Amino acid sequence: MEAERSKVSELQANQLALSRELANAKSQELNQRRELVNASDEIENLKKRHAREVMDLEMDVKKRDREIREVNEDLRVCRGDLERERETVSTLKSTIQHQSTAHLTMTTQNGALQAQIGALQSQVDVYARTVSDLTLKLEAAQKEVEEMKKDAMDSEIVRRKLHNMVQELKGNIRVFCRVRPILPSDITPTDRLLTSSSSSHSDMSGSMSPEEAERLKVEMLANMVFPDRRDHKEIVIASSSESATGQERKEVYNFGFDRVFEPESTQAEVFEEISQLAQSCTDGYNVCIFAYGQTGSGKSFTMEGGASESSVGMIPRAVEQVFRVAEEMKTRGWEYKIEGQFLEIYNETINDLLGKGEFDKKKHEIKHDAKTGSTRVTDVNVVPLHSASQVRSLLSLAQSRRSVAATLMNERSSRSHSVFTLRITGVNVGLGGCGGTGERCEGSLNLVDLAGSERLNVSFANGADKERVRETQNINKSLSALGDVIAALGEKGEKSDKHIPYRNSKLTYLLQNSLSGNSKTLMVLNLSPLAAHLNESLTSLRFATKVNNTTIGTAKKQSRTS
Ligand SMILES: Nc1ncnc2c1ncn2[C@@H]1O[C@H](COP(=O)(O)OP(=O)(O)OP(=O)(O)O)[C@@H](O)[C@H]1O
Repeated sequence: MEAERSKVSELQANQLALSRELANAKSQELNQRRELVNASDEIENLKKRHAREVMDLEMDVKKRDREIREVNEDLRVCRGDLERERETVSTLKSTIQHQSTAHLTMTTQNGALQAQIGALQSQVDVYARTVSDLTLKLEAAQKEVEEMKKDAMDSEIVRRKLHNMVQELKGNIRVFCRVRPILPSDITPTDRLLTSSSSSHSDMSGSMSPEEAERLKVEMLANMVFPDRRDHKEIVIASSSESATGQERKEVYNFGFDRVFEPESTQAEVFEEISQLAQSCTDGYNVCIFAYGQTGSGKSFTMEGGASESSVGMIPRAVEQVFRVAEEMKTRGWEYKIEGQFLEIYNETINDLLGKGEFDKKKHEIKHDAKTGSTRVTDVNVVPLHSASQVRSLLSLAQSRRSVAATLMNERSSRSHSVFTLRITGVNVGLGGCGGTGERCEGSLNLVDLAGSERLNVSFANGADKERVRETQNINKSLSALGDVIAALGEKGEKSDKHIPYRNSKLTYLLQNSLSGNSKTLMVLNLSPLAAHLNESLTSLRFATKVNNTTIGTAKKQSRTS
């Protein structure tokens, strides 16, 4: 038992030892397991690190590859550049080759040029001496020019005096006579009835052969002859009428004027004779040009003219002349201010043709300034004028206003007087360094287209057309007032206290300062060439002769020194 017991205890001791060993073995296994886990973790970490390092290496390899490609590309570009540079170098080499040759040539040329410069330099020296000689001469010439300018201004004064003397010798009132040509419109059936009642023409339809028209023309023309082929101062008219005893009575009338213009005369020829007067108004004179004659005799054609260059009338030509002279006079030290107005006198009432609106309803009054000898019409447009073309457009404006009036009142243009006035004020301001004289001159140019001068028609006198009778009476009144004024001015030469009846008509009152002895007057008598108008023509010729026989005193220029 004891043995049993000791054996059990021994076994128990063994079991305890074994349990202890097992526990140790378990703890050892646990440690080993822990170490194993740690070793696995480490292996895992090592793997990860390795993978990262592999990736980094791969990226590095790729980067290197890229860099190699880029370097290769750079290399390729550089090679290309190098190739080009080589080509450039070879081109430059050949250029340098050429340049060296050119340089050599230029060096030779330079040598030649240097020699030429030497020669030219000596020429320049010669020229410099010539220039200094010429400068001296120029200074002397400039001095001479200054003296000549002064002389020119002095001769200008002499010229004005002489010009005026010539005008005086020609007479301060002059008369021209102009016969208009026969017009196609004259050869109408109506005229044929008027002029050739005795002729046996049966065809009154207006269609005729050129021969018949020519024959008719000759029949219609009045017997007018121009015998003075040299001076063109005479017109002779022959008329035949039946005496009380039934016998043919032939009469010849001789008239002499300052100038007679035949039907073929051109506007330019007429103006040539008038142009001197335009010069006078820039010299400070009052100039008045009248167109007188029966309706249709060519007054408006003479004064205003037609649209074509050759048919331009006296007003536009005179205006152009005034502007031209004013421009020329600038070179003689004169400066001009030019203004214009255009009036119409109808039934003793003034109408402003340059006014605003279609029909002038204003009441205009004529005011004279005795001190300055100037005339002003109240409330009329006085337009500053700068060029002849501006005047042309003003004339057409006036023309259109007249035609408006003409349609309102039948044929008004032939039943009213139109007065175009240019006022010219000049001051001598001198030239360049040469001071002016300060002399001032004020002139005016009046271009008057008078109303038709025909006598009162009996059919109107019957009271058939009272307005026409009044118009005609007014026209006759103003035309005879004009004749009376001219006659009185003629007599004034002998009696200085002679009364001049300017106030008898609006026309003479308006033109008072331009009609006085101080002014230059020209009357252009317009005549119709037709036999039918012979009696009117003779009346006009007698009136013009009366005017022509009048001697008006010396014209005075309106000038003063400021
Ligand atoms: N010298 C001329 N050469 C050519 N045609 C002319 C000439 N003179 C006048 N005429 C023409 O004769 C016609 C009548 O002339 P104009 O109208 O000038 O006459 P007028 O005397 O002014 O008449 P009114 O008193 O009616 O105004 C117009 O057709 C005009 O063109």
